[in-house]
Amino acid sequence: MTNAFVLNCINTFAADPHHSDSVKDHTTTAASAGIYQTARKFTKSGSYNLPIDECGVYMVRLHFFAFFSLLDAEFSVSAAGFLLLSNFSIPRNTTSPVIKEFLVPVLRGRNLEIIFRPDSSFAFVNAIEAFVTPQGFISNFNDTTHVTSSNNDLSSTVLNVIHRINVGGSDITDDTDTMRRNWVADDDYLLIKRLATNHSIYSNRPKYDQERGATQYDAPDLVYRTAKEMNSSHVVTQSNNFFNITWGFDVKRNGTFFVRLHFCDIVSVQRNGTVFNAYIYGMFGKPISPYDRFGDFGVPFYVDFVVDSDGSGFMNISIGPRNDSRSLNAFLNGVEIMELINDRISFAEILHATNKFDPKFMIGEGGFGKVYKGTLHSGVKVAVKRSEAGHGQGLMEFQTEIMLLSKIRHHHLVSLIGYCDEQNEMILVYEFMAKGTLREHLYSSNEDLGKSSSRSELSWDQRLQICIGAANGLQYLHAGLPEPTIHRDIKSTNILLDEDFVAKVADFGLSKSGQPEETHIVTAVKGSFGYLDPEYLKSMQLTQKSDVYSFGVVLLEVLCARPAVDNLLPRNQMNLAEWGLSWLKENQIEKIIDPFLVGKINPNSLRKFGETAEKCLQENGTDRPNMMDVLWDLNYARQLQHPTMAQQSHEDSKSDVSWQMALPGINRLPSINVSTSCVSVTESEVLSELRIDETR
Ligand SMILES: Nc1ncnc2c1ncn2[C@@H]1O[C@H](COP(=O)(O)OP(=O)(O)OP(=O)(O)O)[C@@H](O)[C@H]1O
Repeated sequence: MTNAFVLNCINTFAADPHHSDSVKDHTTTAASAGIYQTARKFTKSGSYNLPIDECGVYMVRLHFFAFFSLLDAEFSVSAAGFLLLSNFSIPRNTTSPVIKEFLVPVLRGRNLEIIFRPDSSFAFVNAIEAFVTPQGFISNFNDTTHVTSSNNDLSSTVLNVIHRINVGGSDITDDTDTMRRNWVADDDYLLIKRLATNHSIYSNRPKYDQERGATQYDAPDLVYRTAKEMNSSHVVTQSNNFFNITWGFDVKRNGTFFVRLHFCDIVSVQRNGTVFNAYIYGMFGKPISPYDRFGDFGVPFYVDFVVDSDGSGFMNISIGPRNDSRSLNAFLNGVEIMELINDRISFAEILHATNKFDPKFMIGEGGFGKVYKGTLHSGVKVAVKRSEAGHGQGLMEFQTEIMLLSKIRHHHLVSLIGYCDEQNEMILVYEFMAKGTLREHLYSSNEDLGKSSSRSELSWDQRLQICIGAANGLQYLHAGLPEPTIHRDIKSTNILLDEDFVAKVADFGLSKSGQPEETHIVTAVKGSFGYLDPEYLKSMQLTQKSDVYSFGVVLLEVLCARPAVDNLLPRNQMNLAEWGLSWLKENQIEKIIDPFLVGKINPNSLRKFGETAEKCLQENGTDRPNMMDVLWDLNYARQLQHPTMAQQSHEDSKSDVSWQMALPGINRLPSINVSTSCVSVTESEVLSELRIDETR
């Protein structure tokens, strides 16, 4: 494990020393020994910036011991932009340290920032541990049994550890655990104690199967060397051995939980002897068949679940025999219960973030409703979209957006930070895109009346990078997901720009996922005027090529800096796609480009860009390129703009996984469509550069 930090918080790293003090407990009790004798106290927001050289899931452990001068603390803590604790306080009668542990995905950056923010009085912390967990420590989405309505991508979700239980043994303390965890003995959680008995194998080490089973990092040996099994002395006849052993754990009444059950067959006396069921809330049975899995005894493994709480405040976990098992037994070695805390944003948090939907914070309005700028408790800036009746889009779009975006993260897709469906509200919360929409930077339109113009006169290179970024995001939707997805509403207001002008595709409410045979016939045409694929309009057949068409319109908007439809213009100019195509066919596109770009575009770059737009706008979908072709052509147009630019200097090639990965596997050149006489020396040079690059 790398990137390990253990901070004793008295002296270092506080970002704002003016508002934080180191404090010491002078009464020194046994509980306040060592790291708990000192603390850092924050009277205003302060943060620790822990340098990291690896992204991944970090285990963040916060130690709190409220000695006398810290008793009135109430505060929030966030890490890597996720709110971990809010309005947190230590109950006055607590005599031992409180340890809060989280698994935090750090998706980008060179620092793990942990922020402490007083909610009323002040914040404090005694010690912080942070280290990256081994790869695959939290299994990916597909390996987990979902017993829940929401489909959370666990690799981008914060998990808050609620219970960590060693079943059949005693407490395990941090000094004997591979990741300095504490495990608590299970006896106090067992509902009917006489039904279960302890079993242990202290003499033998578990037989770890690093490939298919658990590793020592998933749980220490001690967890797998002890288990609870069914109490056979309780059994009088074979038939009355069909009972379950059940544990009850207190959990939040309304929450979603990640549950990991640890198993290691140390109880069977014959090969292939024990097959049993594990149940959560008594409703869902998962067959556990250790021998089938490994062909051996004593191999540690775990099974993961994601489950919604049932409103009772308790989670029951049971094991019980199956009648197809040779031995009517069942066993369990360990339990971990963690709460998912990434996407349940409360209405109270949203009211706080937007200052109760203060009109001053409103930044736009679309088909779903008004959009507000806000700041979450964690300090993260967000865009809050609040559904309003009469705006055209509603529940369907809300659900589609959540289903799709909660599963994916991509550098060129706007991230959904969370949502709120409390109190009949439908609210979507996104990462805030500081530079707004692409359209705002190209021209002003009726919707901008009354707003100060934000037109920034993007350079040609910036425009190319924006188009490449958006094409990357769209290519990922089309080809990078388990199910191909069609966006259905590509337009310049759905391409947003972050503070560095990095383009991200937004607004997935109309999107459709699935194999073509499931998605291609639609009953209603959806999309935006000026961007709609004419073939789709005629046939009602939806394909990814409809997105390609819309993207072609965006390319012309970028080049000509005018809207897709402008009813104030003469009839032959109203529709940008038709008008632009007529100039492209005449090879005279330079006559209608944005006046700001005149004389600034390399003619080869312009030609390549124009050809790309023209191909996207072909009448028949089959004649249009796919997004990977478009991406290649746009990158090529950018190289033609900077003939000396080496391939590796693409900003995108550094930051974007899909582009990097596409290169080695694809054995072809960009789709070039220029006559030989037009190929200049510069273009040939670029061509050879690309060839060299592909052979790497
Ligand atoms: N993540 C975001 N960051 C910053 N601003 C945003 C964000 N999302 C939306 N906006 C702003 O809110 C406006 C409205 O966005 P919204 O997606 O609701 O509608 P739209 O895409 O413009 O139109 P429609 O919903 O009709 O397709 C955008 O034009 C933009 O100015």
